Amino acid sequence: MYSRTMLKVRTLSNNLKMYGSTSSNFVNVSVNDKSGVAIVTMQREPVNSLNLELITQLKTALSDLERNKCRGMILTSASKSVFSAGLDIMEMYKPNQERVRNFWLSLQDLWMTLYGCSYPSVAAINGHSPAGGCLLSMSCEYRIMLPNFTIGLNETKLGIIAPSWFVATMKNTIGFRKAEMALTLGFLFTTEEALKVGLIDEVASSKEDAIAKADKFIGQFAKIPPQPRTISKLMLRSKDIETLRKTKEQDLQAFLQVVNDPKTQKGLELYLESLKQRKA
Ligand SMILES: CCCCCC/C=C\CC(=O)SCCNC(=O)CCNC(=O)[C@H](O)C(C)(C)COP(=O)(O)OP(=O)(O)OC[C@H]1O[C@@H](n2cnc3c(N)ncnc32)[C@H](O)[C@@H]1OP(=O)(O)O
Repeated sequence: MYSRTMLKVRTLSNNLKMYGSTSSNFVNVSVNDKSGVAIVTMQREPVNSLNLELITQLKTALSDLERNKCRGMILTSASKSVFSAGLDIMEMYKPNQERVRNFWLSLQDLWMTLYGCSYPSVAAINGHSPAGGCLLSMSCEYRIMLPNFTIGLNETKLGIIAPSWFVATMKNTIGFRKAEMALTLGFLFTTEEALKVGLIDEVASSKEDAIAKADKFIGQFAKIPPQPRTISKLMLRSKDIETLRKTKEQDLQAFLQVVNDPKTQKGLELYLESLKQRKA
């Protein structure tokens, strides 16, 4: 039912050409010919960590869907156990200054595009979804998750601070009190805990079930005129989007200052080592 050909994702934006990246395709878009609903699949093995190229390709895919007036979008992962491991730590560890700057600006752009898209958006969370993975999920309008995985903004546990727009997105999703608890603890919720706290909306038994539930959620909007729908959504979301739009440069400078701090670099180094040691 989902054809892979209706929408072409441009894999090489000017940014990527500038950095001489390969033309690997980290995002697949397939559109259901009947319903007009798109499935956007992240496919950067092994854990869909968000590097510059994946971020740029996601942003391009979402903007293309906007231009093509898609009826709804389901964001999911090609992995069987990870939705997204969040930001690619390698982008922040001993970074090239021009690339890390572009990385952060692209992430800001992706968030503003996803959070403010006019079409209904659903995250089919078919694996772990920490940090930046949680941000992507929360930026959608509805979340369906498979059992036995974890989701949350765990930044404080890594000794870093989630940016204000990550915090705003969580506050808007689960409310002030629960967001405060979750953010200060760097809490990773199990699927069951996430459902209880309202971080996700439904639990699905399989990826297919999650997609079916997502289709059903999006189907509810078939009888709602699109313009009032979008305006209502943006009445709730545009304040935070505008705040970031106006403070993009300040937010970038704050990120660059933190990322270039030797203490942050040491912390990232230790965290990378700990990730590798988990295997040993
Ligand atoms: C510095 C300024 C900060 C500004 C604010 C930043 C805001 C947001 C920050 C983030 O998003 S930071 C990223 C936070 N992410 C995490 O803490 C998740 C870390 N990963 C995991 O917990 C696990 O990998 C997993 C997602 C639960 C999956 O576990 P699994 O057992 O399936 O896979 P692994 O063996 O652990 O990993 C495979 C492979 O991938 C590497 N890797 C994992 N996560 C990342 C990552 N986020 N970035 C880069 N690389 C990652 C991991 O080291 C393994 O590598 P190899 O050993 O195979 O080389």
